[in-house]
Amino acid sequence: MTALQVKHTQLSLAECLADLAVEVLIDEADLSPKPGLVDRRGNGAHDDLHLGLMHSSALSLWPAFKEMAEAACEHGEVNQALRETLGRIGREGEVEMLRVTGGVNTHRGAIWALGLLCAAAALDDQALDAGQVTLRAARIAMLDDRALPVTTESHGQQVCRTFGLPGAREQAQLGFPAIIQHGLPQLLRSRSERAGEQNARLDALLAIMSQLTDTCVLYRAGLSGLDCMQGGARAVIEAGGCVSLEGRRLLRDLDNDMLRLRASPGGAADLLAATLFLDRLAPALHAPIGSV
Ligand SMILES: CC(C)(COP(=O)(O)OP(=O)(O)OC[C@H]1O[C@@H](n2cnc3c(N)ncnc32)[C@H](O[C@H]2O[C@H](COP(=O)(O)OP(=O)(O)OP(=O)(O)O)[C@@H](O)[C@H]2O)[C@@H]1O)[C@@H](O)C(=O)NCCC(=O)NCCS
Ligand SMILES: Nc1ncnc2[nH]cnc12
Repeated sequence: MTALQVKHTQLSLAECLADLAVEVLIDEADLSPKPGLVDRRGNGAHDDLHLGLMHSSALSLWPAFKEMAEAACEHGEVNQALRETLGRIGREGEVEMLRVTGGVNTHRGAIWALGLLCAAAALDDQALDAGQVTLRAARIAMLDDRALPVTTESHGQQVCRTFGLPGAREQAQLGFPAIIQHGLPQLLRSRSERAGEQNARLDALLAIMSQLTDTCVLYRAGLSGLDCMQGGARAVIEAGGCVSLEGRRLLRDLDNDMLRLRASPGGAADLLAATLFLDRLAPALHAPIGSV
């Protein structure tokens, strides 16, 4: 038996899912050049973030993702008790993230999206198609977390109320349309056009940015910032994506615009990580022994 076989046979379903969630967060952080976001080149539109912190934050979330998947296995169905258990684990994960980053919000949206997807995948590991998993995640997200502490309004709540637009909560409740209708199809399309894996991931991010009402961008740069993000991302895709010369030029322009506006599409970045999670889910869990 090889070392790889040992690894595969020893990991539980919840551990495999937590491994995958952390892996896609690290891949998202490393992907470069991303407009306005932390990547291998630098801090993007952030004064308080850097790549090392994104990595530490991602690694700190492994126990939370594992516990969320285990909770789903134990409950065995979508119900109120599961929703509230996930909420408690998610809040504990946020506390650990803030401890590791010294108080910087690196992955709040990712805990939400990937936590729901880990739980949804664990509920039925024989139905791992992206549509099936996001539907189960949406059914969990539709349930109210009655244990949610009453705190001051989050940035997301503030801008959703001000502009009357949907945020992270609604994205999940609708079954992650930004992933299912935009991110994942673009990832597959760019791959099939032989754009190269890094360009295909960048194109998937841009496809998400071209549609998403990202509350991080709305909070920092208002509606004009959101228009700039969506229009700029659409222009890159329409020019032929990141593999094309014109697409690359427009990507650089978009990055400059986002930096000038101090706007960082953190919500879109989380949804790219979630896109990569769904893309790898079935192969990661069903790989024949010895092939992982
Ligand atoms: C339901 C919750 C998601 C809370 O949502 P809400 O909108 O009320 O709260 P926010 O604190 O604003 O967090 C939402 C985060 O989701 C990401 N996001 C933004 N827009 C969207 C969207 N349209 N669709 C999906 N996801 C979206 C985003 O996260 C990323 O950005 C963060 C960094 O942002 P940044 O602007 O740099 O940092 P801030 O400190 O906020 O502001 P500045 O001062 O710097 O400007 C980073 O976290 C990325 O991950 C939003 O931040 C859910 O979180 C919740 O209820 N949690 C409670 C516990 C729970 O149930 N957990 C999950 C169990 S499965
Ligand atoms: N790469 C990144 N840069 C800034 N904020 C983020 N939130 C999630 N991923 C991010």
